[in-house]
Amino acid sequence: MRAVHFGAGNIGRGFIGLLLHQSGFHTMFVDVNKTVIDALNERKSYKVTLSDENSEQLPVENVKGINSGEHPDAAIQAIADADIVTTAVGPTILPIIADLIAKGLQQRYQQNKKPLDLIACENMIGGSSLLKEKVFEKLSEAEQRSFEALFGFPNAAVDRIVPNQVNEDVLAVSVEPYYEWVVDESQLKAGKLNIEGLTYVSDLAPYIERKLFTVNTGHAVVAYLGAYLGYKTIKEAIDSPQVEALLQGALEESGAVLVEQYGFGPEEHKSYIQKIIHRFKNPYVSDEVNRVGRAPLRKLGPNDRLIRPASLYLQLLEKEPEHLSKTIAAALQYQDQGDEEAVKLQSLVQEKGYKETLFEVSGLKEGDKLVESVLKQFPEIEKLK
Ligand SMILES: NC(=O)C1=CN([C@@H]2O[C@H](COP(=O)(O)OP(=O)(O)OC[C@H]3O[C@@H](n4cnc5c(N)ncnc54)[C@H](O)[C@@H]3O)[C@@H](O)[C@H]2O)C=CC1
Ligand SMILES: O=P(O)(O)OC[C@H]1O[C@](O)(CO)[C@@H](O)[C@@H]1O
Repeated sequence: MRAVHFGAGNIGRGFIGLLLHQSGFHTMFVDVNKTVIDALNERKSYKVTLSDENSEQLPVENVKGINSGEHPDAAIQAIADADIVTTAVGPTILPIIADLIAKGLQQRYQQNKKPLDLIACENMIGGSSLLKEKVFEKLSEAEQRSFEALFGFPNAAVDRIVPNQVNEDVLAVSVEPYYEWVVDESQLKAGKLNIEGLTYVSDLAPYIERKLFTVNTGHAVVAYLGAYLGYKTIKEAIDSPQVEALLQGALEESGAVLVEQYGFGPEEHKSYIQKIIHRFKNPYVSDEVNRVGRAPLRKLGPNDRLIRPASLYLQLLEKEPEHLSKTIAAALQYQDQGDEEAVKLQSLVQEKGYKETLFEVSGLKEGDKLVESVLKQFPEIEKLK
């Protein structure tokens, strides 16, 4: 079986590539990073280390790479021949790879007309749907009609903490042992594949929202309040009793929304939260606030990990999401000169102030209660310093 995976980065190599190998696939990574692609083609294998007391090393074999900047035609042919296509490139890159994927599907349609599923493994709601929308924008109406029946874009939730890598070996990757990969089976066109560790579900919403609004919300609390208080690593930040209390409070708020919306048992959800906090504290994972807080414009978006649970909390619980609002206030002050979105955020703040910036990035409007709640928390978080 042949897989094509876009993005040979942390999740690509450390999660999706590993599971595909363990399920017998030959994986072709498509990336624009020449160093990584050259190393994949030279060695055709790499190692994943599980970050715990045993540091078990898992081999990943039968892998190759295509540098899509240099050899787009090879990537197009690989899509035409694939049994599955996956991505882990980041939400903002999906529109960029859509052109190549559209050409790959056109070639496939001409050459073999075989059904195919394409799964975006990104931290967002509706990642594969966004990819489909961007791919379909490149097609004629007639192609859209034919491709609709053949090519599925099932949404997915992916959960595994893979920090920035500090290994000398460019391919080696250390990952937390825990993982979860859940795919919406209702959107499949080629049918279920036997991939070890992949769970198909008929309704993805509870899974993706529980994951995004617990793991990613919680991590964002630690990153943005941690950065605000001057911490550099997730470990330093979460070791601070102040940050831990804010994390607990924010996850109780997003948890109340999840329990209300999806009917998770309150006790079951409490233990899910504790499991996630335990994962954040894994002493064998060395992670930075700058990685977890990266791309703050995206993370302050209307459907992302902060604004959506905070808005729903106000709407469903009719109470102020004090801890989420504190995190949003800290996120609006987040600075990282090496992060394009953080630089843009701060230039927006300079130009327009916090309130207008919040409107612009989050889609909130004058009169939305969340705006008031966030602005109220600016002086409150200052007292934490
Ligand atoms: N790192 C983590 O713990 C987790 C990350 N995710 C999600 O996985 C996705 C990837 O994240 P990471 O692997 O951490 O990032 P990463 O930065 O390690 O990997 C992204 C890869 O995409 C490649 N890329 C960029 N532009 C490209 C293009 N035009 N064509 C092909 N490849 C391109 C980059 O060169 C890089 O190798 C993101 O959506 C992230 O939110 C999801 C769960 C966990
Ligand atoms: O990958 P993103 O969306 O930039 O956010 C970083 C997040 O990804 C994760 O690595 C894993 O879900 C979390 O650690 C963190 O919440």
